Amino acid sequence: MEMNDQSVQIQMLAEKFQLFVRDCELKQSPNAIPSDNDESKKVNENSDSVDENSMSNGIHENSSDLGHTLPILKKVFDLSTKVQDLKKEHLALTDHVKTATESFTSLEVLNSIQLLGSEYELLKRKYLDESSERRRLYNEIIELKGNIRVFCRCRPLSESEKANGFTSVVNFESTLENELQVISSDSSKKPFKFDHVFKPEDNQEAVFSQTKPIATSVLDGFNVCIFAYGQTGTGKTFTMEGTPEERGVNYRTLEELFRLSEERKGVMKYELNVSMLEVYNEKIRDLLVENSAQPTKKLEIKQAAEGTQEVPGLVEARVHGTEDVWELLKTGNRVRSVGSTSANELSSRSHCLLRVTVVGENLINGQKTKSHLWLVDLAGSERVGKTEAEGERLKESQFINKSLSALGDVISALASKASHIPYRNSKLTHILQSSLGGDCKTLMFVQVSPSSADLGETMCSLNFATRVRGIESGPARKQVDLGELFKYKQMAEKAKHDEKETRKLQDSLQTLQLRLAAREYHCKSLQEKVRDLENQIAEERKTRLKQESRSLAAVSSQQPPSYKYTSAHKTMTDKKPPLNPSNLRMPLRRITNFLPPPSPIPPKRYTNQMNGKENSARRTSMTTNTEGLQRPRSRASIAMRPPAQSTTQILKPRRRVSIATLRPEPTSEITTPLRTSTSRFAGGSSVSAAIRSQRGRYSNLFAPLPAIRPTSVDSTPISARGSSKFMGSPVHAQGGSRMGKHPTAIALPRRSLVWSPLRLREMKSSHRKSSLLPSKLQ
Ligand SMILES: Nc1ncnc2c1ncn2[C@@H]1O[C@H](COP(=O)(O)OP(=O)(O)OP(=O)(O)O)[C@@H](O)[C@H]1O
Repeated sequence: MEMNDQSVQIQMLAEKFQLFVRDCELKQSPNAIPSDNDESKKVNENSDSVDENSMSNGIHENSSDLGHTLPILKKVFDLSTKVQDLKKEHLALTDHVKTATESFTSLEVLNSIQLLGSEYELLKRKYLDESSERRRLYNEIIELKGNIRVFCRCRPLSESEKANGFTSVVNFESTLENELQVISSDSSKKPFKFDHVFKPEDNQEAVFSQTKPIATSVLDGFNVCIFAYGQTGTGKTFTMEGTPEERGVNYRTLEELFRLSEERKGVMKYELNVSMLEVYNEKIRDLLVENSAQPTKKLEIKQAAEGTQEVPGLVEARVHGTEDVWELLKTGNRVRSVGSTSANELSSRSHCLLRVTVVGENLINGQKTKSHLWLVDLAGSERVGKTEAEGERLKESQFINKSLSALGDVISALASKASHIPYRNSKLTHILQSSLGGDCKTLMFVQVSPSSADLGETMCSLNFATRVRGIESGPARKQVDLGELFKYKQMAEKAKHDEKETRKLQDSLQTLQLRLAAREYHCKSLQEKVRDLENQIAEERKTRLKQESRSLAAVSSQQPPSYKYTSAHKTMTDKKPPLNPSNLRMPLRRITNFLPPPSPIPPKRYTNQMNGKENSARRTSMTTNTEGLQRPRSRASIAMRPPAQSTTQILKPRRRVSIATLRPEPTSEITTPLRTSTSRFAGGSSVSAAIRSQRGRYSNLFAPLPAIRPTSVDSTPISARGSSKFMGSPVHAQGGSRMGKHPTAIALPRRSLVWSPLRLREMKSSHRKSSLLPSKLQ
């Protein structure tokens, strides 16, 4: 700056010098025309008239001696040129600085702003974490101290008490913290311990410093209830409301809430609403109703959807600062019911409840909370006789005592963890339901008088407070906003439903698995049974074969072989019907869980071949026959079914051998069942007379089946199925001549006799046609 000023001055001097030189020249040539510099001279004249005058004076003074001044003037001129150069340089530098600053703004400043922004975000997040941690720890400390806390406050002896000669019966020993002793009339000391004990000399500030942590929990979303209990005139109103000089808990709490909400405004947004009501003679009165001249609305306690107790119609005033709060408290206290008793000039005749509703919103994660803080100044407990109450005062006292006793009952029930808490026994306990015990924080001030005159009441109050202190409350729960709560509820319900469904599915899966296992077990046992039976059958077959061959050998040795017999026997053997094709039979080797595919050949029915009568007759015969099969017999017949050795063997037509085990009778002729049946049906036309004579001794097993014997030729279903090899040999259709030619046909019905009941059972269960069961039975 200094340099700048100097250069300006030098420049001015140079200009003046130039003017002076010109003046001199003009003087030398008076006709010369004035130049533009004359104008500038005029301008400069105004700017620095003093300097100019002095300069011009100096020049004029020296004009006489121009020769001496010229070198100086030249110097000045040089200096002025230098100044001009310096000026130019300065301008260039300024331009350079300007350009440099501009380039710095556009890039680096932006970068640093961005850096600062991200740093700010990081710090904000850290702050959030820290504040939530702080809240958690803070809450933990309160919980460790207990969610129901009891403070005892003893007021000083009043002047009147002193004057009346009453002394203090409450002793505070400095060595025992938070303890007081009450000296009884017999000089014995009864100690009482509380969470904090305030002595008469403790001021309002000291009281609030202990109350503050609990009261401000409401900002963290917890329901809080602070109430003052005690005999009348012990300082309940003084503690809760205070005086304009010594403000009480109510005002200080709201003040602190505003302070904290201001402090947290970057992270949390709080909205505070205040309601004030009193319970007077078991009636609720709104203390914030503007026009008290109007008839008061009847207010009732209603349970809200979320389970909290609400008073519909109660005024809720929005407060923005401590000024608003103080105004509201004053308004409410003006309306409150007070009266004069012998114990207190301005005795509260009602329970006064101040409710602060805090709606909080976390600006970073959007979580909302809604919590209540109840600040209650209870009406004084009093002995009606002592306070000499009568008339209206007596009635008030009765209501007060009744509600205080209901409060005592609720606290007792909470202390004993009773299943039923009698909240609804009074309006006071009903309205405080969601703030007493359970998931909220409760602070009770038990107010006592030190006076010996109030010893009895003091003992009562302290005993009651001790009971309250014994309540073990659960951990306080944060009051989440209802919308959020509803969302969580829905999610929980869905999860529950899903869980139920999963459990159901798991159950049914388990049942199915069990059933499957049972089935598998059943199948296995069936397979084993089948295997056993097959083995049995094989064994029996072997035995029968041996027996048959022995019988045949015996017969052939006793009787000379006749052409007819041989021929008949041969024919019979040849005509033995084959088994059904293997693919139509039930597999004997394996039984699986799966049913075999349905047979491509539909089961044969007689309905289109026989009339109803015949059909029923046949059915009867079938039943009879089956029953007959299941009876124990002296003789047994089995179907010979050699086990399949290869596929080609299975496909071959099978021969069935029917045999009868005959009792050996040395005197009689032994004959084969085939021959017997043949002779019987053929009427002796094609068998030998010797065989015919032995008819009576044939096995019953080989007796013709009554139902199988057709009544007429036409109605015989077998005749209709003449093409069948198995059933195709008509019994009577072709008359005796035919039978004689084909004795095998007679043997066919006897196939049923070789049927084993086991096989029948199997067939019944499978409903499939067996190759061993005669077609008629199926
Ligand atoms: N700690 C104290 N320090 C000084 N004065 C007190 C204190 N406590 C109470 N007082 C005074 O005692 C008197 C009675 O107090 P207050 O009205 O608060 O009693 P109260 O328990 O509310 O009675 P009530 O139940 O009848 O309303 C008041 O004048 C009050 O100023």
